[in-house]
Amino acid sequence: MAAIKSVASGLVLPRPVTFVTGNAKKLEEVRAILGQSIPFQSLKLDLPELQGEPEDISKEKARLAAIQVNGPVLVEDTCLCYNALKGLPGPYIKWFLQKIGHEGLNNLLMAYDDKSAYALCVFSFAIGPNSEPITFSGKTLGKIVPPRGPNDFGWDPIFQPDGYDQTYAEMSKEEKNKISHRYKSLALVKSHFAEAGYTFQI
Ligand SMILES: O=c1[nH]c(=O)c2ncn([C@@H]3O[C@H](COP(=O)(O)OP(=O)(O)OP(=O)(O)O)[C@@H](O)[C@H]3O)c2[nH]1
Ligand SMILES: [Mg+2]
Repeated sequence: MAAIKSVASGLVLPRPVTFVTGNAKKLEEVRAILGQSIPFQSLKLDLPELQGEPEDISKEKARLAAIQVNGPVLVEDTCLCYNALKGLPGPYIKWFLQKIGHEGLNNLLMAYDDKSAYALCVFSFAIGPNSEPITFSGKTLGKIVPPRGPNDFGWDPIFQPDGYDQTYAEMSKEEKNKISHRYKSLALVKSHFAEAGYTFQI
């Protein structure tokens, strides 16, 4: 079986990395952003999520995933944070989106002039069930706008990154993947893997 060897530490991981997510659109973006840089397989699991700070939620997801997989795992947790609401809905955006939709997510800011927000992606990597996960956070600043563009991924139509006239949804996938919260977080993951010198060994 393929194993991952860390040149720096001499650590050999018994399996390739498994990216655990229940979200097909995340997986699509992670595939596109990572390309061949980090070989990984994916596993569709909707893991239970802790309440609290984004890093703690992501780390706990990684711990649970590593137990399930019994090997090296990557997970991520994504937040949409409104500055006027001191970072909320944050990690609870999934439920806000499901319950109140794009219109409700705009209406939450009706009482505030400040429509600024940021998209935050926190990846966690755990080598196995007994190792402490490491986190990598990527943030893209922007603002909340009435929905524009195709409605095929979450809150993309209502998030307009700073410096752009388009929402995430209006951008091409390639363009979003060059500036997104997910791209920035994965850039740190890639650096970590490069520094640790993980390589596949047959
Ligand atoms: O418009 C979007 N652009 C994005 O780039 C993006 N990334 C995630 N999301 C959505 O935000 C919530 C995060 O919750 P989340 O991190 O717990 O994800 P999830 O439960 O869907 O998957 P996972 O936890 O199994 O990985 C979920 O509703 C996701 O669909 C996005 N929406
Ligand atoms: Mg989730």
